[in-house]
Amino acid sequence: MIEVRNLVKDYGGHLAVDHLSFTISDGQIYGFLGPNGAGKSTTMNIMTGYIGATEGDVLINGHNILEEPEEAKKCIGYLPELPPLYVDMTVMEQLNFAAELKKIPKKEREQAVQEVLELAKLIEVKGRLIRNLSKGYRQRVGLAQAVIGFPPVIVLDEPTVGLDPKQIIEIRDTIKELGKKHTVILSSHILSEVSAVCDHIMIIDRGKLIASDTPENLERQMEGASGMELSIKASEEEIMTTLEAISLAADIVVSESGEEGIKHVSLNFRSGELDPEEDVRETIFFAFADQRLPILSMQSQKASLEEVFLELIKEAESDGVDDSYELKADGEAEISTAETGNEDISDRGVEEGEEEQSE
Ligand SMILES: Nc1ncnc2c1ncn2[C@@H]1O[C@H](COP(=O)(O)OP(=O)(O)OP(=O)(O)O)[C@@H](O)[C@H]1O
Repeated sequence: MIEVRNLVKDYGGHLAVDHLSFTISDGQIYGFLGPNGAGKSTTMNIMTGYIGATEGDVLINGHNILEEPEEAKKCIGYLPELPPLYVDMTVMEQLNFAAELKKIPKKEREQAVQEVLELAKLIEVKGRLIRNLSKGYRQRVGLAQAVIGFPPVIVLDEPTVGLDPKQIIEIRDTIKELGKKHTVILSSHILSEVSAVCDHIMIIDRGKLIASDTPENLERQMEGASGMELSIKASEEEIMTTLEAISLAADIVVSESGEEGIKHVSLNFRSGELDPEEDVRETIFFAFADQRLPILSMQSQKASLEEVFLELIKEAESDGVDDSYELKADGEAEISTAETGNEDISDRGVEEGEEEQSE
């Protein structure tokens, strides 16, 4: 189990993570969803001990990442946004090195490397230099490196960035496979990505958690209708009076239907203001029935998860706070490659004020 309590990361006056608290239960796949710059990478970097927090605590299976970093990190495998790989090593050498750093006992290393080579489908390129691998294969090496030794918690930052659709499907399948035995946390700004693999979605915006639920429940938040179209045999005044009496949290547009005495009514419900226990269709039906005003047709439109997400972050967007905001509901994310070269993949200590992570 992971507990994140009141986490804050202040980058010189800019709050990248703003008093974030959540709990991650074992054996599920969690998705961190949020626009660019929402604070996903920063949160993951703190959770995995890559960088320090300004305030707050992270407990990994009861071990505080700051106070017991060795114990806590043993429980985690991490694939950062840019996988740290030695381009002059072969895949085998890199994975052996990762196994050594993870302190996997020497006699178990060969087996551990073999297991992740198979899982990440790297057998045929195991003797190749990383420098000569495609972006997709490098990402697989990064993934293999993160899961070597199969720690109970696997954290993946934007695991499919820059991959082609076939590679995305392959990585997703691997993540689902991992999710059968491990707790997996992955970040993405692509909705279809998280809804395809995750049991639970946490939506982060401007460093704050704005929603946390199963994909089904997030959709259900607006179930019944996000909008409704009706034909009602009544005058505009009767319609408005009846709807006002039931205090609907909706924008109402009444127009001519084209048929004498019948109006067309469009309702757009405001998110989060509908009572999930109440079926708004029944409320409307009885309100008009009580007035002896016949509803001739009623059609409700369910909000898609995408609409829920957009609705939740609409405020941030309209504030124009983060103009790098970009949601891709479908398809591929933009390629974010950088030569990771000879970065040291050794476990790095947590140092206060360490700010080397670039946006
Ligand atoms: N080292 C740093 N110094 C200063 N500001 C930073 C640093 N790293 C990140 N930030 C800022 O913190 C905010 C959160 O960044 P972060 O990378 O965590 O977001 P993200 O949700 O992972 O976005 P993306 O999907 O674009 O990676 C951004 O506004 C970013 O500009």
